[in-house]
Amino acid sequence: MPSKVRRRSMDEDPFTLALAPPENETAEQREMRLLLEKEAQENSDSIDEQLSREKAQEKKGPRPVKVLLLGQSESGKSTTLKNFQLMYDAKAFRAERASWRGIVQLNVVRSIHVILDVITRAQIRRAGDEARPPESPIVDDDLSALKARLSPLVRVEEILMQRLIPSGPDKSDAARLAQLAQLTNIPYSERPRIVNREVAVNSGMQWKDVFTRLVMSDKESFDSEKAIDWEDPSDPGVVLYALADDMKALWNNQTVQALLVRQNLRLQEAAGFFLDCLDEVTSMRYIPSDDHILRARLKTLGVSEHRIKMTSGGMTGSISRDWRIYDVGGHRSLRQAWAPYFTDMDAIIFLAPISAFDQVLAEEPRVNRLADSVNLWTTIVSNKLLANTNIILFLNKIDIMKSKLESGIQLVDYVNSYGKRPNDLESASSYLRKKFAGIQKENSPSHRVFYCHLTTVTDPKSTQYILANIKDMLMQKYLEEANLMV
Ligand SMILES: Nc1nc2c(ncn2[C@@H]2O[C@H](COP(=O)(O)OP(=O)(O)OP(=O)(O)O)[C@@H](O)[C@H]2O)c(=O)[nH]1
Ligand SMILES: [Mg+2]
Repeated sequence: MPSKVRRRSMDEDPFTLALAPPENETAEQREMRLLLEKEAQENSDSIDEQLSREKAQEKKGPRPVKVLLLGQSESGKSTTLKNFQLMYDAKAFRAERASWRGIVQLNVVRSIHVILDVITRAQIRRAGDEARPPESPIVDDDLSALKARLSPLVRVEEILMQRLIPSGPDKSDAARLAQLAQLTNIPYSERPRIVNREVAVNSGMQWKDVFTRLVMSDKESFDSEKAIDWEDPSDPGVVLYALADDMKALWNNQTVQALLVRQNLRLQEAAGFFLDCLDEVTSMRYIPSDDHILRARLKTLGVSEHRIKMTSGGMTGSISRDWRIYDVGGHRSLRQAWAPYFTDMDAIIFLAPISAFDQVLAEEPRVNRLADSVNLWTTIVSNKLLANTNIILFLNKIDIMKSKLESGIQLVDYVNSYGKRPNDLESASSYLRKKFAGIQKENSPSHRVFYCHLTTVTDPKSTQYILANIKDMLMQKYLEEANLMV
């Protein structure tokens, strides 16, 4: 007599059992089930076909051009990437205006906080026993009152930072604060005491989405103007607008300027400086211009891949290629993450901000920034894994270099070997260009073609032809390798 209990055979795993039709299925139910199964199978087949078509296409089609951006922190890597995006994918670049608005606002608030901290230190010095040099600027009652009126900016900074961090219902306060600490690299509890705090973002974080998700649900209609809820009373722009006059008064205050000079703080040359256009950035309906997006400072943590579809010009006709540009964090503690990307790159763009010759690394105050760039450059050009990789050197921040030299800061005071050469941009840049070229020649494992450009990557006009040349040069190399050129 057959048993009513189905025996489990060897090939009946739990999934087969779970998917087995019910034992008491009616004829109608069976018909419906078979119909649904047929549909599901057809769907699955078509996805499989699509995937294998894409795979075959990838094998036949051109490999994407891969470019790695390298250089110390604040050398201009992310700015170069933005410049590429502006030039070759302007629509996507401009669609992110609403997200960059928050970063510009954070940059403004940070600059103001640097000034407020300078005032606080002057007040503390005055109150303490420390003997004050007679010429030391005095913080008067008006300036103290101005400082007090700007205190709501602490809250604005917090709101902007919180928006930058993905938050969810499961996030405890502790977790949120830990993330804040990660963003700034500084424990949150200590942040009010720290002058040199920096806004940073982990490449894994979808920070742009976070900003836009606050106001947008329909990504299709994404447009900078529409992506901002202008009526939102908690928008940081409302407070910035209300405090605009006080911020301007602070920046233009003679005592403040004197204190900054005394402390050797050249804010105009610092990353993310917007105090020269406060009218614009604090206006009620402020949307960052292309220029403001390029100047906005957001430190990179980790490595991020950016895809750009480019159409080649010049000799190669109109062949479009996918480009993958890899942007890395340049802070010393993040450099070990670069190596895995060395084996597969068509080119490296190395940025050395030569204007930093009189500065030290934020993460290692004993190390001169130019010396760090030179060491890093030596390590990169001598790396065997990169022996056959095109390297393009950008001696960057030429605009700042020019104004620094013109203001009387002497290159020879920091680079002894510069000797008695004139302290002007032409002589200085040509000297440094030769030094970097010499290191490349001496240390490269084998001969390689080497390109060097003097750049100001915040200025799309000055980089336009450079980036276009690089694009053509890489495309030609790539096509030669792919045997597509005779
Ligand atoms: N004036 C001027 N500013 C520049 C130039 N290049 C970059 N900057 C500014 O310098 C700051 C730092 O540039 P980023 O591109 O963020 O530097 P990064 O190399 O990506 O730095 P990390 O992400 O920390 O590794 C930004 O505020 C830029 O706008 C330049 O040529 N001239
Ligand atoms: Mg960066």
